[in-house]
Amino acid sequence: MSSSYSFQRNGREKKVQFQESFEAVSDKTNVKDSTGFLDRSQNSCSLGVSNVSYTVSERVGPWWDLPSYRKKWTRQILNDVSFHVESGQLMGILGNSGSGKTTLLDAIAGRIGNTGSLQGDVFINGRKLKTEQSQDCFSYVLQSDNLLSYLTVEETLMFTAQLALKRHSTEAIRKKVSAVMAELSLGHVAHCVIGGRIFPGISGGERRRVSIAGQLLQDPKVILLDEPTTGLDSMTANQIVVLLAELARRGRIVIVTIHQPRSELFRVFSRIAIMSLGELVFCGEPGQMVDFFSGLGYECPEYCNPFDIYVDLTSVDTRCSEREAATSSRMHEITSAYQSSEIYQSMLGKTQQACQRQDKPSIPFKSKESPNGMSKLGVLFRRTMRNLSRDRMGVLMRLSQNLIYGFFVAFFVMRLDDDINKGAVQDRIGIIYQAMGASPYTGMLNAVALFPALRAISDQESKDGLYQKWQMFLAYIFHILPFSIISVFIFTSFLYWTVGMNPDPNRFLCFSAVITVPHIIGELLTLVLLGVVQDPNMVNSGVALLNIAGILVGSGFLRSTEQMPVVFQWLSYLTFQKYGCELLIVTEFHNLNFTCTDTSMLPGACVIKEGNQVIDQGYPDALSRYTQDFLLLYAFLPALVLLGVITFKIRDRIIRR
Ligand SMILES: Nc1ncnc2c1ncn2[C@@H]1O[C@H](COP(=O)(O)OP(=O)(O)OP(=O)(O)O)[C@@H](O)[C@H]1O
Repeated sequence: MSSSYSFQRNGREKKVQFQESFEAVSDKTNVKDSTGFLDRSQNSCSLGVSNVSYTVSERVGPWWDLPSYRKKWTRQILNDVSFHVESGQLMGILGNSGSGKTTLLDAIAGRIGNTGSLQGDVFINGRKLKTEQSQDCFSYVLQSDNLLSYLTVEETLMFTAQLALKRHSTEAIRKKVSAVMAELSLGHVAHCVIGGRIFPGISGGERRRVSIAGQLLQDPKVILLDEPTTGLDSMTANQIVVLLAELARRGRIVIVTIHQPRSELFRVFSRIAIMSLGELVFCGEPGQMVDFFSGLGYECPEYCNPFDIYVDLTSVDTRCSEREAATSSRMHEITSAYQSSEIYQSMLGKTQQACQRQDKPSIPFKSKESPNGMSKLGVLFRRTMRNLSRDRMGVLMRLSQNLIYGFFVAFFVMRLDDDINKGAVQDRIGIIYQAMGASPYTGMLNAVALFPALRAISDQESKDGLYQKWQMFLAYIFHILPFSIISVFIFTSFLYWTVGMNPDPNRFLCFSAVITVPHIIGELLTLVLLGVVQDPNMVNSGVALLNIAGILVGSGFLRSTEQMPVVFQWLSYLTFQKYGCELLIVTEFHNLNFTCTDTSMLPGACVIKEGNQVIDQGYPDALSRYTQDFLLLYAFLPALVLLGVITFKIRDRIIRR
């Protein structure tokens, strides 16, 4: 199919042919909605954005330049942006990098951070939308796809649907997922895994469509997409935009920010908005855009992409002050021409009309039949568990990393001796030190490797209103518990019996039960910090330092607790290492008898004859505190879980996008 569009050039009218598949979109107005979700007549909706401005206060210079760092200036990120769009329309927001496209989407979706000051209103069906209603009204597809690599497309959507629409029966959810997959042409990859960096899966375009499908499950009437075509080849990018036009045509409002759309997409968009330096330089139909710029004397040369030409014309070139002044004045000239144009006035008129309508339909919220907190936790647990269980390498590493460390220790120590002069005490203390000191690191490594991807997903899904971030944190903890316990048990079973520690099965169980805690604490502490610190490397270092400090102060190995300054003695009570080391010392040394073959005949060489002497000297009364130490050691787990819930609640406030 083909169509034609007229460009004015040098006073002559030139016909430029746009032959495209997108034509199919505009021609197929009578195609039936395949999903049957939407009844267009009842779901028509209008979105008005009125005088939206956003300013942030920034420091003038970097922190190392103190005089300028102390000064602040106010930066206008969005300046008085207004437009109107109706259901059935696909609006493309264009503009050079940093022009404010994403900030505008965030402002509309109520996702803007609290770092700046936001003014203006968003109206849906003429009703002013409150910020807290935005989440239930808009679907927002981020620039990056946050999906779990080992799930199939169908599973991904099924889990999302279960999080959003629990009150539907499983069969109804399955039907809905199939319908959405059909709508987004994902049926042929339904059983393919999403894939990741290290193993292949579906294509980039298909991943984008899965992200969009995840949003469609809740039947949103307004979908916002931030650069959905970034990173895709030009053909796939076109297909995505054509698909979005299809979605819009089925009674939705679709607003998309986009870099460099191909000229063939010219007619696919119902509205084009061009932004520059936070201002809306133009907003109207594609045809109006060409007429508007031609009217100002900026005609699109033949064979050129009108999108590129108009975005270039309205961008400010900051490479040198002369260019900046010239391009800035041109941009302002175009903006004022637009604001005094009929297009702008008619758009303002439409917004006002919509606000004054007496028969305003209510705000079209997304389907919200979300399950209760426990059910959500269950879905999140099953999802993370299924994803991890398919990661063979991940599971193997998780289960074996403690064991590998055990190999090192066992190889180094070989067999413990009972002879006091052959390291009977020193070697045992060394093993306890290594087991207590190293197991938090393996936990930490797991969390740093696995959790940031889940955290990114929970950041997005919590903003979509599917659940809260701390619920993902809890689901993660529950799903690691069996792996952590088995992994430590494999490690202790090997180390304990290979090196020949106290051969009492009950003591072995106590040893394993104690070592499990620092391993889980290492992972929990990492998760707690990942709640508030974005950079996993910083968290890595933080947990490592805390662990080193804890073992120095708490273990009593480097310096006995009695010898430490009082402040450290007090601090030691806050370390899990204090309770863990004390427990392990008692477990190993209580009632243990040593031999002594004194070849040197030095006085005192055979003073220590029993393990109880070691306990009495280094950890007086530790035996009487055995149960208490166990309780206090295990108390660190719920305390850290609680702390994690708090940090993930704080995270809600500190994550901007
Ligand atoms: N909270 C904020 N504090 C400081 N600067 C901000 C804030 N939010 C946005 N900005 C700045 O505002 C400008 C516009 O950002 P935005 O991400 O909206 O641009 P964009 O047009 O989407 O760019 P791109 O196409 O490169 O993604 C950028 O210079 C960005 O650094």
